[in-house]
Amino acid sequence: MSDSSFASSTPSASPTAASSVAWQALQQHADATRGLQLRQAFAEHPERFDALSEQAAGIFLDYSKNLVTEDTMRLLFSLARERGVEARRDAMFGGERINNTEDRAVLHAALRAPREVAGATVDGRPVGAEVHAVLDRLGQCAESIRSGAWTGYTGKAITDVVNIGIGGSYLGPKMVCQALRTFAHPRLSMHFVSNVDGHDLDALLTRVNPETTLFIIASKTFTTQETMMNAQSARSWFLQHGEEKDLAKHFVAVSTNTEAVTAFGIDPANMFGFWDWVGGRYSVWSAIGLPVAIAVGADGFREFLAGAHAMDEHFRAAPLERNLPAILALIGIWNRNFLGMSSISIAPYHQDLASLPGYLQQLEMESNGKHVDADGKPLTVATCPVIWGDTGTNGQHAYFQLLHQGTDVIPVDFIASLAAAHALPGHQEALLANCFAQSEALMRGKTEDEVRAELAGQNMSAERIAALAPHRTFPGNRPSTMLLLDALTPASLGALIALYEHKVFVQGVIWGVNSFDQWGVELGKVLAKTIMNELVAGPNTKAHDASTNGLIARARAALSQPSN
Ligand SMILES: O=P(O)(O)OC[C@H]1O[C@H](O)[C@H](O)[C@@H](O)[C@@H]1O
Repeated sequence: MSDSSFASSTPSASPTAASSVAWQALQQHADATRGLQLRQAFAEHPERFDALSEQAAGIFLDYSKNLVTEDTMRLLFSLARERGVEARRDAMFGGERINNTEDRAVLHAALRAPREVAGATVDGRPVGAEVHAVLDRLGQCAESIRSGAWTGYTGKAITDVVNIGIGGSYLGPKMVCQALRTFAHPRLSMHFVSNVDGHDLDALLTRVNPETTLFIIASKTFTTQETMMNAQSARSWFLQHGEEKDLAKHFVAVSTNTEAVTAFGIDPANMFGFWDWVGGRYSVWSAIGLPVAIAVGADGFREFLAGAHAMDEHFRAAPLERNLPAILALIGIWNRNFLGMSSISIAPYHQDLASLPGYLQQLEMESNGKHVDADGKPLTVATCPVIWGDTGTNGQHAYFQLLHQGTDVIPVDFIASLAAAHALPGHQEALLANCFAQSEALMRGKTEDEVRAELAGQNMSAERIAALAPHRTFPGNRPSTMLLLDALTPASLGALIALYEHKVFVQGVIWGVNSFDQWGVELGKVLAKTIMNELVAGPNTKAHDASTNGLIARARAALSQPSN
């Protein structure tokens, strides 16, 4: 189907989330269960952990420390069914143009389907052969860089790979390369330049050798201002050392836009393509993953894809009640829409997952940060919460204070790997102990009676106890979810990312938004072009407000100083 709208491809779905029978039932249920105390729920139901945990594709999900009962979950699963999640999921995997505002299919899952699987079609055309042809070329390129067969203009092997890209052409490859650091080739250093701020590229260029540096210009559109400017500057820098004829050994491109790549001066033989049915924030599985393939090798990259594929298969086949992405999504809906929580903290207890919160910010907030539904009607329910976070245990010494005792209740996704990839004694035990302790502390809290008894045991005066007790009391009953990997590997990381992708999808369907466009980033881009011209050519004061005019004037004065 070519012009499907959200409504037409989900005939059984309720017209809006809020008008669905299940939504209304959930609202009543929320009112009736407001007093739910997790401590008590655990004490009264020893089976709670088994009942509210699930496992698939190498990921164990414990959602028992959320403010839900089995009845809550039943109602949430009904909501997902009433909103047509299953039909919508099948439409996505079936290659329907569910991205209605851009009239595109959404087939990032096809990028990770193995060769032998028949795979998806777009407009009746199978895409698997093209996907695997690019993947094969990508693998060959990565292996020749790794082996040293690919040499720079003076015949030396590549030592530094610089990915120039932003948004989805940056966050995914950077996060994955960092996460799979222990699997990476020892000779190769991976770098990621994204910001139009020249300090980003400048800081790198002072450290790398043009003879042994390969630049990957990664941009789906090949028009993004930041990437094009950084690419031009990198090219000019290179040409201060090498010659035009050497560019092919030092610049490759990943894009859907062959024309623009050629115009930039990159030989199409050095270009890896992908397709408009791959959204930027879903593109790490495509040729945008080239840095990953270079770092961990073609086989490692395929294992990463295979892990995601295992999650895809689980998402497609498992009943909602046992379906990890559906469960994670529904817990999020419950917290956001029925308990009024407006942010989620992501706490990876693994230093190599330090970039995961930033990656998930784009995945979730760019996908579901919408104020109208897929048909353009204003939404009557809240959509994507704010996603933020940092690694544990670091966050514990920074903002966990607010998580434990602040006035906002913020659910936490804890993510940990059971096995460590280092041999330093005691560290992994300390890390996991902290991770589990934080989720326990958020749930249990500490009552005033407990605090008073503890302080009395320390021979404190009654007066001092009375003064301190409120400060040392923890409200508790604060929800969190635990995701455990056996180990952080290419496959488990692939499954983890795919889990979050499908979570975002399920939430988008329930809210009724198009999770695959991002019009909200356009206005600022357009205004920046105007202001950029004015910073150079002089202001058009009629075009702006007094604040913007004032700022432009100050910047022009500074930029015209001789040092600039
Ligand atoms: O890959 P590109 O076409 O350069 O796009 C890079 C990024 O910029 C855009 O503004 C979008 O917000 C992102 O979704 C996208 O990933």
